[in-house]
Amino acid sequence: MLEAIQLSKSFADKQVITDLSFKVEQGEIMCLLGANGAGKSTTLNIFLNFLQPDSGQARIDGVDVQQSANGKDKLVYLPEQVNLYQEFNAIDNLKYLASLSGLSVSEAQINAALDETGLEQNARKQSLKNYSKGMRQKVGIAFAIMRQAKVLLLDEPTSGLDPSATLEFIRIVERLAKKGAAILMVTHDFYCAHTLADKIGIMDKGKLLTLLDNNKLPLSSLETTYHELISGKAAMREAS
Ligand SMILES: Nc1ncnc2c1ncn2[C@@H]1O[C@H](COP(=O)(O)OP(=O)(O)OP(=O)(O)O)[C@@H](O)[C@H]1O
Repeated sequence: MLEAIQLSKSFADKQVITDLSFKVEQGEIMCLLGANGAGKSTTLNIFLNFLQPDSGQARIDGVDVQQSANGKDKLVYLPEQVNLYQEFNAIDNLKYLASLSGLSVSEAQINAALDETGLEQNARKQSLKNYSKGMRQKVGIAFAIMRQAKVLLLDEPTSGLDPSATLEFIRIVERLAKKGAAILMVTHDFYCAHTLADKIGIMDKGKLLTLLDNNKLPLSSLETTYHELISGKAAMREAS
C-alpha cells in the first residue's frame, strides 16, 4: 500500500507540494492529473526517496520510505522514457537489471514476463536501439512482473504512444493491478486515466484539489471538472 500523509515540499522559497494526502491500496490504480508544474513528478520522487519532504511522510506498506531500507524492493518505477542499455537486447537488459536487484532469473522466466507484456518474440534478441517507446516500456513492465512489484510508479507512460499501444499498455497495467499491485500513475491523458483508474486526483500548484471516484464518472465530466478546477471556475461558483 502507498500512502502520502500531509506531504509538503519546497525548493528555495517556492512551495511545490502542500499538505498532500492520499492512499492507494493493493490492487488499486490511482491516476494523478494536473497542469505542468503542479508537483506530480515531485510527488513520485518523494516516494522514490530521491527527494525528501519538508514535512509529512510517504509510506509504502505503512513504513516511511526514508526509514525503510528495503522499501524500494517492493517498488518499480517506470519513467516517461525507459532508459535501458541501448546496445543490449531485451533479454540481456532484463538479466542485468535482475542481477542488480539480486534476483536470480532464468531465461524462461524472463520470456514468461515478456510474454505477459506481448513483446514480440523476434524483437527480444534485437538491441534496444531499434525499439519504439512502446517496446521499451514493455521491457520496463516485464521487470516489474519479474520483481513481482507490490507498488508501481508510472510517470506519463502513454505520452507519445499511438492509440493501439496505449490500449495495450492499459491492459497490461490492469492485469498488474488484478494481481494485487498498488499503482500510482502520473498522466496528462484523460482517456487513459478514465479507462484505468479507480480514483483520480487532480493537482494544481502543489495541492490536491479533488480526489474523484472514477467508477461513477463519465469521461466528459472528468474533462469538465479538470478544466473548471484548474481555471478556478469551480471555486468561484462555490464562493458565489
Ligand atoms: N530540483 C528542483 N529544484 C527546483 N525546483 C524544482 C525542482 N524540481 C521541480 N521543481 C519545481 O517544482 C515544481 C513542480 O515540478 P514537477 O516536475 O513536480 O511538476 P509536474 O506536475 O510533474 O509537471 P509536468 O506535468 O510538467 O511534468 C515546478 O515549478 C518545478 O519547476
